[in-house]
Amino acid sequence: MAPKSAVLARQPARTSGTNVRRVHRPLPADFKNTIAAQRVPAVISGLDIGQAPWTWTPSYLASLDGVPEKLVSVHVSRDPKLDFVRKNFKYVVMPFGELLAKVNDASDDNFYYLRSIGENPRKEPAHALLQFPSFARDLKLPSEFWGSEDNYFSAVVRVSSGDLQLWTHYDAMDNMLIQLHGEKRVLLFPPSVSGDLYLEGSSSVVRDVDDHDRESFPRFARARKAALEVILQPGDVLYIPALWAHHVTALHGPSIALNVFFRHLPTSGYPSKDLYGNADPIAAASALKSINSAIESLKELPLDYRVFYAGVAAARLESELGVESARRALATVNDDTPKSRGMNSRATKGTGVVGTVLSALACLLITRRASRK
Ligand SMILES: O=C(O)CCC(=O)C(=O)O
Ligand SMILES: [Fe+2]
Repeated sequence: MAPKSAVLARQPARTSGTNVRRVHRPLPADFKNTIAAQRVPAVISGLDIGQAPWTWTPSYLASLDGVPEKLVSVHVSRDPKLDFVRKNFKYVVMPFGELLAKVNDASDDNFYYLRSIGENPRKEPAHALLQFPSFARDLKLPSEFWGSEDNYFSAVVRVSSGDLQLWTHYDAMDNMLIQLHGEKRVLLFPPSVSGDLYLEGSSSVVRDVDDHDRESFPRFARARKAALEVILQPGDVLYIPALWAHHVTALHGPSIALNVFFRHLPTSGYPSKDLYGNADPIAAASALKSINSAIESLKELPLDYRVFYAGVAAARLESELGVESARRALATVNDDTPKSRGMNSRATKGTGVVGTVLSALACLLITRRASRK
């Protein structure tokens, strides 16, 4: 592997502007009735979340009481494109202070990514403000936007080396991603292109979102065209509705963020054992299980039979679940965002039964795997 400086020189971050709606200090009720109700991402700016967007440099965090010595489990890789499916990283446990020094050191040849986990990681999700009480000195969570405290699920600290890319994945909870230091590019894929993301569990197998392998992943181009893009700066809060898959690149230098996962569905709709906010809702997991068993049954038949029955099943899914009309509605909502006019309507317009069969088959191949994102 080439030294980090050479890797970076060959892989400049590509950005093409931003087409995610920005709202400045919305009233919580307005946010709930418009953006959250439409299920579209938005950047909320100007919120009073404390001093953290000004103070939280890596060296400042390392000076806080109880932070530098706390052990954290870090993704470490020589490759800036972290890839969950091919596992091109290892987990290394190190003191938080050491991680903060490493992401600040441009001569370090490794790339580091922390996604903090629970105090008892097999039993509970991360609660960053309880685990790092000194964070509360500078950071106030915008809890007015998740309705009630009962909707809160977890709070996760994210620290990243400059230029590191986090693989495309979806989460099952709604999310407020609070950028606190450095800049970050986030690509957001609407739920309507789930069948074009080549998901394995909650992660996409498409490694390079800017120059993907077109032969292996022919449908990904459609997803990439439909993706929204935003550059986050300190103080920005990105609302990511559940099931909007995302891909994140730290730009220009290290990044520090904290995100809060919160429930959109009633609590009873989620499995009780979810550590990372990415376990599918109970009804969805059960549907995917039935589909896996449908696949096993259809595999007993010759190809023309499989195609026929997959077509019948896909058409039934479309009509009974209102998928086609929902796609049209989503396309209309997405078309409201600047620069996305035409793009999303083209990308999300009905793909017909063939497209649906492909999407359904892609869904059929989904296997849930517990993964950290
Ligand atoms: O910002 C990051 O590093 C990743 C964000 C993310 O995946 C999330 O908040 O769910
Ligand atoms: Fe995520």
